[in-house]
Amino acid sequence: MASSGPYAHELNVALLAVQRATLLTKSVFHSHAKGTLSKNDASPVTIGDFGAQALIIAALQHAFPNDQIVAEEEAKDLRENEQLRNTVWDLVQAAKLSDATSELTLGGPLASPDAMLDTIDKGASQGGRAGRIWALDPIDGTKGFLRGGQYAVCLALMVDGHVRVGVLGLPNLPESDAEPLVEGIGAEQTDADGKGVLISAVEGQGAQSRALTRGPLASPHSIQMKPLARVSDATFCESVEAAHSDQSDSARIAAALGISKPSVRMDSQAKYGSIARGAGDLYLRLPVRKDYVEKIWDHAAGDLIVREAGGEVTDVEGKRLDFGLGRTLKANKGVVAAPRGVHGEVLGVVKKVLSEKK
Ligand SMILES: Nc1ncnc2c1ncn2[C@@H]1O[C@H](COP(=O)(O)O)[C@@H](OP(=O)(O)O)[C@H]1O
Ligand SMILES: [Mg+2]
Ligand SMILES: [Mg+2]
Ligand SMILES: [Mg+2]
Repeated sequence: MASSGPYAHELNVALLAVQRATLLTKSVFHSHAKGTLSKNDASPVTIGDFGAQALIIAALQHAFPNDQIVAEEEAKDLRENEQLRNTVWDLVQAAKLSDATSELTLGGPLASPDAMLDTIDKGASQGGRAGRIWALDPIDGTKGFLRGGQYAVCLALMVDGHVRVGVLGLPNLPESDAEPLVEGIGAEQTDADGKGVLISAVEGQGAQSRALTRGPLASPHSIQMKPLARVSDATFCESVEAAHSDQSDSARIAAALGISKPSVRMDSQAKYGSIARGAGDLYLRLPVRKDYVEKIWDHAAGDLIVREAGGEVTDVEGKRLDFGLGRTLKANKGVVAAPRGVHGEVLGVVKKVLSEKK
């Protein structure tokens, strides 16, 4: 059970909803064709994304019927494809937590395939700076998910434009915080049962990690970023996908910071989770295209988790990420996440290297 204090109930519901959805994505990874479709922007979506979105929104609507939800996916493709809809429906029905109290907290099963489609489409809020709004990425790093790499189920509660609660379901990260980072997932991390973590934070209350279980939530421990005496000792993380973050800019920035270790490339908000638990130190996301706007669901949970673990998160110009402007981070470009004590130094080099490019 989550502790008391502000947002204790929201955290508990978010943890259980992410736990249930993460287990669904694991079952897709192991036993199903992934039903991959290509979206308008040429990015992939799978039955795992649809199923996880349906389950999490159903839980939020049960527990917090008046809250708005900004979620990445929509049900259109499922409405047009009966076979795909039925596959997702089977998945969603099978994804029950073994702990009856937890299932009760989440409101039990969805009523029908049509209710499932309508539930998925409840994630269409336009967001904004007023009131309670959840940001949901049912599978972040879908390309990593398809490759057998890192991915994350991401949920955050924003109140009046500020992230107050963040939860990441990270089925392919090792349970131990200290395990060195590896590109993708290590050979021993074969997505077996019992692997994986739930990382979470509440504003002002620090960040925590716990093992991803099938039964009741495991007890958490608090996590912090690693103290970094010199930036040159840092391990930095970046996207696997070169289209998502400029890997030649990051190499120049690393060189200018005196960092000799190669970057660790991993998909998804596993990067935020990894630096927050001290398994890595820096996360750089450097714009490739001038016209790309980052989505709030790709950053909301990770931003809070890193800040609560002792880090600073800004864009490449040094501005805090502004989650109150709608579904996108339209006031920001890229991401620079680092321990608070060295963020200024890292940002200075990021600005210098990027300005020399112009
Ligand atoms: N051109 C681009 N630049 C930056 N991010 C992009 C991008 N195209 C897609 N993305 C986002 O990058 C996310 C994955 O991030 P990462 O590279 O850190 O794994 C994707 O999330 P989804 O996988 O949820 O669609 C998608 O929203
Ligand atoms: Mg996507
Ligand atoms: Mg995403
Ligand atoms: Mg996604």
